[in-house]
Amino acid sequence: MKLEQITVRHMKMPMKSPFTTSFGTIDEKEFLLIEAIDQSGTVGWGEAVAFVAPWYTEETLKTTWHMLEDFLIPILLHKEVGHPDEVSALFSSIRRNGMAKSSIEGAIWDIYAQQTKQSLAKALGGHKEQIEVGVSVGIQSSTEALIKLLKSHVNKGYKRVKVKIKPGHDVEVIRAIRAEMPDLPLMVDANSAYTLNDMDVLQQLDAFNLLMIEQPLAVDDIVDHAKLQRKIKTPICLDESITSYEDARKAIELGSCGVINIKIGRVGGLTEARRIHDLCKENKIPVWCGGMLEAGIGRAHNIALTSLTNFVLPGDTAGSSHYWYEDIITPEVIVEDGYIRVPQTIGIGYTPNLKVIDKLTISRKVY
Ligand SMILES: O=C(O)CCC(=O)C1=CC=C[C@@H](O)[C@@H]1C(=O)O
Ligand SMILES: [Mg+2]
Repeated sequence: MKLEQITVRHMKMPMKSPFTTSFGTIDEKEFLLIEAIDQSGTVGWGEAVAFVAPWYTEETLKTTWHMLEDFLIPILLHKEVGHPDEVSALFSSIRRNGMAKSSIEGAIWDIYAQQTKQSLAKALGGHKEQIEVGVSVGIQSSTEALIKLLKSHVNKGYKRVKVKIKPGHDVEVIRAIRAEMPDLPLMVDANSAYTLNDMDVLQQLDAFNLLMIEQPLAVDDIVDHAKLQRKIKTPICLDESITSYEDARKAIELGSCGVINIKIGRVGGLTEARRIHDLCKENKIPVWCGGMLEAGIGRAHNIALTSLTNFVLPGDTAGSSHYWYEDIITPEVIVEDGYIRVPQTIGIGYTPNLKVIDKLTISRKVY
């Protein structure tokens, strides 16, 4: 394939309820949507998942647009690409910026799946017909409100819940949840809010039979995580620390984690995500697919990736209606009894809803 035209849209989607982390609240999701067309007219879609501010990792909506416009699109336009796996080599002169790279690589995977007449899941080597999903819950106004919300998610069938913790909002909150819901498949995500000086708190969390503790220590650390993992039995799950196959290899070698959360954008695309999946499988490290509050295109890519065999833990890919009044794809992503059916039709298996996309576009540029 040869990309002949790429449209980048700046989207703004209102959220049903705000998502609060230790860094602030998002009540509308702004992101970039990529529409790529090749010489035969096949259209592929990708989503740049970076937030407006760099509180999760260093990328932002504006840095992803800058990378796309000034570096990545010029490399790809009119260039012959035989297989999406070639894109990472083409981008190898550009350091990091995984979310920018991933957005356009995703569109190329979509075109490739359509042209080889298979679902994106099959194109990636995935065989599952359905995937198990959980839900991530932001910080709530009170522990009572949090417990009420967790119960409503469990009643909807979600297979596990993840709650956010930060210093001062940790052991007592989890103790209260456990008192009411002792068997709930529960995990916590700290988004790097702790250091080894907090060992006491982290060891107390070990008593609550948590599925895992996600990213307790620094975003760029794997050494201290290895020290911590030796002191607690709950598996550590790395999120922010893993930006590539090489990061994963080193973390596994050091014993820094028992689980890895793979986010397609954070690791630079589907090809790298699959390599990390395969590496983890060889090393018996279970993985799950994280989320970035994606709209429908990103959600569809997450579902396809999760169809690979070593995604053995429920991911954060909730149904479209969890966040959105109206998603940008038809049909929307539906969760039934904690499962999403993996589309078996050609391509991503969902159709971009251009009416909704146009309504939510605040600006666009064609390259
Ligand atoms: O997409 C989802 O539903 C999960 C969102 C989620 O938990 C996160 C998204 C982005 C940053 C964090 O707050 C958190 C995470 O770290 O996984
Ligand atoms: Mg996380």
